Amino acid sequence: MPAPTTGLVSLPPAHPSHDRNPGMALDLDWVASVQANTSAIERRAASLGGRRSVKKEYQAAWLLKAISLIDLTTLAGDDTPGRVQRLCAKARQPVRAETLTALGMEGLTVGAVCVYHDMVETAVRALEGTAIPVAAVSTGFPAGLSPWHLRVQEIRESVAAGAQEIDIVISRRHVLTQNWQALYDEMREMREACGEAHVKAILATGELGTLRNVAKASLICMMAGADFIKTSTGKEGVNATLPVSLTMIRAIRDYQDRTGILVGYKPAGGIAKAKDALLYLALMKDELGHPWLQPDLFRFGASSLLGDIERQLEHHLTGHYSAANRHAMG
Ligand SMILES: O=C[C@H](O)COP(=O)(O)O
Repeated sequence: MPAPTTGLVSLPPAHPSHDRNPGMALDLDWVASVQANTSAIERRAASLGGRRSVKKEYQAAWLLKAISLIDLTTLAGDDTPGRVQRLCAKARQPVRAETLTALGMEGLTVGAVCVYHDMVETAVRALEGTAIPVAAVSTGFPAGLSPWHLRVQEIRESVAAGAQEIDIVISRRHVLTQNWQALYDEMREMREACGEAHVKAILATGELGTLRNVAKASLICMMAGADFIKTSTGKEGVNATLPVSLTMIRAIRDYQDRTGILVGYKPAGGIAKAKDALLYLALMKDELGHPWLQPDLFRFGASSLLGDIERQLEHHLTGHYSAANRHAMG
């Protein structure tokens, strides 16, 4: 079997480090000018869902690429050190060695492991000797309604415990009351508390009411220095959707156009199927280009996506891939 190639994406992933977003002063005029053409966005999103996103012959390679972009996540009240250790073993070796060899790859890992603060030390120990970073959900995840000083302190403790990435949650009320200064100030302070750790701003878009609010919140978090903007905690009633993704991706593009700064994107919550992962990758390539197919600028926040990708890869190797994919990819 030939080594997989997308013809577009070099494998294996390089895990390049990316400059942090320095942010900028809050520009309220820019924020006020932000629009979101909801019906156009929804039309575009609807047109994406129905088509095959990646050519059949490239799908295995793109699925391997998708694995390298997963923040492999466990965020459950019953998490234990044992569960986190097993997750980290999976992060080190996300698919069976035989499968990887048959696909002409070696050394594939996920993008990061994402856990609650209490599990950071366990994950850091379990990933020793690898380049896989640990991401901590801090700042009173998922609601972000703990006392402010405790939210900031949680970031510091997660960094001290070894987290290299911090997924913060914003205060939704600042968006819902259009208090952009408060949103900017809190994001700025959280970013400072992260020190050298990269910061992903979780907008909890399912709780922000409108796509315009999503666009404005995205912009403000980027102005305040977010390295990534992330859709959801996975705990809201509605998590990552295509309309929200288009809105956030275009906010990233506008921010790059105006400032030259590249900000990453992390859809999270409910992304569990290989075909959805392929759709997201095609969307990133179309809307933002190849840099957003690397782990420094794109991640999936997902707890069960890897399992489905593994199944699709096994189908590929056993020759059932085409038929299975015709069904799975619609
Ligand atoms: O940040 C990641 C999400 O919590 C994962 O959500 P999920 O369990 O629906 O994949």
